Amino acid sequence: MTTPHDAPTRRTASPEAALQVQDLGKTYGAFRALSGVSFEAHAGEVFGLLGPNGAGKTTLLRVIATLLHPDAGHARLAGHDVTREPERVRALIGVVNGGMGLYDRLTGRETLRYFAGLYGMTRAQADARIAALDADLDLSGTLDTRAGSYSTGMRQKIVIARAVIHDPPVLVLDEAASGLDVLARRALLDFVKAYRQENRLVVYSTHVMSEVEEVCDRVAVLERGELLTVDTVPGLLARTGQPSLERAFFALMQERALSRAGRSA
Ligand SMILES: Nc1ncnc2c1ncn2[C@@H]1O[C@H](COP(=O)(O)OP(=O)(O)OP(=O)(O)O)[C@@H](O)[C@H]1O
Repeated sequence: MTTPHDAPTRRTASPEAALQVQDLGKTYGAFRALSGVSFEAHAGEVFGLLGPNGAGKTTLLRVIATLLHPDAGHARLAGHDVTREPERVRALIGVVNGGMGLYDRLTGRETLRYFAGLYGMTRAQADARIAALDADLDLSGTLDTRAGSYSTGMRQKIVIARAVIHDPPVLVLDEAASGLDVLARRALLDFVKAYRQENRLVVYSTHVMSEVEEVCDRVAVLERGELLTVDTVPGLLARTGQPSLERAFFALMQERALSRAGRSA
């Protein structure tokens, strides 16, 4: 198993880039997608979200990203309530989800300058940031080419660069590596590991256990809208007595199914 990488170098208790989720609930009509979810994620860590299909991961991330209103509880980003202060929160967060929507007629540079402008950045600030992101993500081949001709990996690089153009202290990735080839996935994982270094938080949702093992400092396990546990990967292995995260995850799901069966018997 790949062990979690080096500890973050500059973790502090600073609330500026932390995420606090308290008793969060969300229903779609009569269906309860999230119920009583509480956790804290800290600046300087990659915080994983793991759960089977329909567990509520995307719903949780959409609430955090101010795209959905919760019906119960709170989520706060750097102390700002996602429901009451959505504008403040949006300035502090970058989001990469399944959609890779880009304007096909714009080059990568035009796309990034456009989004930088939306965040109130000057052209000089935008260009300096684009140069920095080019160094971090290797945007060569994308900056001066129209998005319509991009490969999936090229699209994803510009989507990620777009999400962090304003250098947000919190980056949320929902299944961001799906569909990427080995090289593009490697570039993404390296970027995620580097991003948390400057006291930033990355929330990383995936189905892929090896990604969690490699990049996540801690992981929250969701099932049917409820939070089962938050732990490190070694902590989950120790707790379940399993040799791999996949087996540990399976054991947690089985335990949960047994407890549900016991309750309904
Ligand atoms: N707009 C919606 N209307 C009704 N139900 C929804 C809506 N969005 C999600 N759901 C339901 O809420 C539950 C949680 O969905 P969500 O997408 O948050 O889970 P997930 O953990 O991200 O799943 P996956 O891993 O399959 O992407 C699912 O049962 C889903 O069918």
